[in-house]
Amino acid sequence: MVVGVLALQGSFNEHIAALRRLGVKGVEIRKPEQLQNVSSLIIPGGESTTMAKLAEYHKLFPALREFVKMGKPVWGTCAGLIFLANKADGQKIGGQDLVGGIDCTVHRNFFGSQIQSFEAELSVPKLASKEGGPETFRGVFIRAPAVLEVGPDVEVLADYPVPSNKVLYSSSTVEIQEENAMPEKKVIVAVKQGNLLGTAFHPELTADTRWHSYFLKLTGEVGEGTSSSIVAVEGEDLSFNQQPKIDLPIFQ
Ligand SMILES: NC(=O)CC[C@H](N)C(=O)O
Repeated sequence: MVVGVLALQGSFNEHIAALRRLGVKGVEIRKPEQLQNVSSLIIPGGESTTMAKLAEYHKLFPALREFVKMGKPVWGTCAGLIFLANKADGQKIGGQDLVGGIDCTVHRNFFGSQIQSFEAELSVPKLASKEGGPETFRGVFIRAPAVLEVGPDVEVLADYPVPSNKVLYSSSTVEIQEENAMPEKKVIVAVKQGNLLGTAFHPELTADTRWHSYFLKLTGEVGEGTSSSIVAVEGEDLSFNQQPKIDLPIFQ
């Protein structure tokens, strides 16, 4: 199994390293024809407008849309989630192209600007039931988007409580001082529709490889390989369970 990682900009090296920790080869994708050699694709986090401009320059959009249409597994993290959404709010002037595929609306910078980046323990019961391990996952949110609306075919895999006095305006969340603030409201931060997966946070920046392992299993679902076809990277340990459990963001 060879997993493509869109390598125009952003955290593609970190995804390739996470795959390597699972004994899977990740290859950098920069040209449309390279997509023919991979069975699944990760679109990393970074900056979605810049990434879209580069994708446009390299004429990647038609091939990416075709890849999605063929039902091949694609996982978008952060900016990658924005790419996979059918609709994105809070775009820069002039907008940006999206690949689409997940029937949802995202807000590009829902949680605010770079300095409002944060980490939080997310409740991930569905991930834990498939992959084992703790019921929570450490979410690294870097100028992160959130999913505002989902269609009926979208499965919500994680959400995150935000105080409801954070009201969404056109480009970011803006705090309003109100005496009687309403209770917390949950925003969606991980979704799945068929073989498309989207996370608003960055699992590749943690040592917990369960989202990567979960994604790799989607390839099995489309019958293009099973876990036994995982290509071992020489000298690497194949077992997730034997990986050291460090819950701090780490790049190995
Ligand atoms: N860490 C990220 O990928 C941030 C994404 C960013 N909000 C964007 O619009 O692209």
